[in-house]
Amino acid sequence: MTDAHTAGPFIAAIDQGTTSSRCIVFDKDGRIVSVDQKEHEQIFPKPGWVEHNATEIWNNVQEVVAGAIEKGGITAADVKAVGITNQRETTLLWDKNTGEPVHNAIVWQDTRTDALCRELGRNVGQDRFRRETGLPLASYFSGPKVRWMLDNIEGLRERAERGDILFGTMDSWVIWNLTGGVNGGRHVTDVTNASRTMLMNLHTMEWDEKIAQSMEVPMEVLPEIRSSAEVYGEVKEGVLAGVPVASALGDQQAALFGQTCFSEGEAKSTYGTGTFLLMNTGSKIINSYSGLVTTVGYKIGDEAPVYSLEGSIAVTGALVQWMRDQMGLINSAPEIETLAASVEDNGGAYFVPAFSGLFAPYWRSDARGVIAGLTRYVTKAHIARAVLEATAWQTREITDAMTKDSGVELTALKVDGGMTSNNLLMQTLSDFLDVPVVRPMVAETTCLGAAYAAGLAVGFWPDTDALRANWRRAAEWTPHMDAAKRDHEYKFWLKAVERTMGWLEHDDS
Ligand SMILES: Nc1ncnc2c1ncn2[C@@H]1O[C@H](COP(=O)(O)OP(=O)(O)O)[C@@H](O)[C@H]1O
Ligand SMILES: O=P(O)(O)OC[C@H](O)CO
Repeated sequence: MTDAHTAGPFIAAIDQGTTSSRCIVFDKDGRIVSVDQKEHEQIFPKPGWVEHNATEIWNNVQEVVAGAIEKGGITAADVKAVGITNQRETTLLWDKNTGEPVHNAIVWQDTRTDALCRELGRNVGQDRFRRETGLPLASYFSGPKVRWMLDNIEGLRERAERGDILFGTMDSWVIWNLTGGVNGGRHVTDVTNASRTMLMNLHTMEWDEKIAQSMEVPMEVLPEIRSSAEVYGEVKEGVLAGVPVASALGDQQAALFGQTCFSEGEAKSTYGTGTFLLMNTGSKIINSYSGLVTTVGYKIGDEAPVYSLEGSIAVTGALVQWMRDQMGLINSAPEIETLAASVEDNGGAYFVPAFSGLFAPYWRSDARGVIAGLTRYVTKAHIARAVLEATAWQTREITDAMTKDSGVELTALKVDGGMTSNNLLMQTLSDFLDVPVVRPMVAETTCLGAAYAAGLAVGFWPDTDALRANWRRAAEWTPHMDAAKRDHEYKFWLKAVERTMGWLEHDDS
């Protein structure tokens, strides 16, 4: 990977993601110098439960950092800062005296707190949480996951109230360990990650004591909330010893930053396991009435926070994985494009992948997946096409909601993530949204965003204008679809979505 012409200094970024951890080293032009990556185990103890082993993750993080530095042929002296980005909401509690997690991390996709969320809705009220935290009451977010651990692990609540237990999303876990762990590690998080816990007040950017009380989470466990771009401490040991840890952003916010969406109204959509479309709303906290999430986009040092509206889709790339691993209809993810391109259209089939219920804009945990419109005419190629169209239609629902909530008509969409290598999908997306879809040269926008924020914090880049100058277009798709055809098919998609709802009855989940 190392480019003979690439000279230091550099910024390193660690992306602790849902399926893997990776470390990427960037140069001043935002070009990739070296990469290392390692997957971790996905643990499914019961239907709907998803866990990660946080010790395995920390070991992997150390390994990929060492790997990227070695592959780049560089030393800590060449690295001016390290930035952190991470899968959001995934929740961990650990003992501050031993550094041992008290339980596996409960992953964002985990639905075990469904019943608890319904109970909180009845006792405290949906609106209360949305008003203060910007989030709908859903098992996706961290607060209910913390409560679940405190309620279900014997003696944990007493240990937490004594001050022996620390809570963190994966950014906090990685930063605490990097900066020394039991030997003085910094227990911090940034505003973007804190905004996904359901415990931070969006208006004050501080933990909301009353919300924490309703959630029965003791304040003692919570990390200090800091900005997304500032020095939290130094790496204590390993190949990066002495390097400042200078940024933290949830991965979707990091992608917004890496795509240089610094102006109000600019948006990006990241196509991975799930899809997350974020629009910069500047200093405005826009309350969503259309099923979006109001969240923090980023905060650079002492500057005012930048907010955003987010449409979160739980299953997009995961549906392609399902076609490969569970159905065996393709051998690799890219094969879905060849199969789908072998037919003209979806043959009348619509696939709504409500595998974990539906996130935005519906927030319905009672929904389950359906394939609608089946006849004997439909082949596996039509289903493959419906799979790709599902990602594009789900995005269309989000952009419609964005326009309603923000009043901003999207004029183009910046995209990134693993699924964007699929040309047919990108063309379909442009057709369904009726706007151009553009992909940047550096597709690793998540790591790039974390690197940019860390670089700003230590003066490696002077300002966001310098970062904008690094953004280069690699590909663009423009819409070609007849409007009447699009409207007709959208109607069928929405009908198929309706058929997923209410599949689970109250006691089934
Ligand atoms: N050519 C492709 N067509 C459709 N889906 C793809 C393609 N290549 C990868 N994917 C999907 O993209 C996802 C991986 O993208 P990535 O950005 O690495 O995700 P994550 O960061 O969530 O792990 C997988 O779910 C995979 O099924
Ligand atoms: O790790 P990813 O890329 O699947 O992203 C997960 C999101 O942060 C969940 O909110």
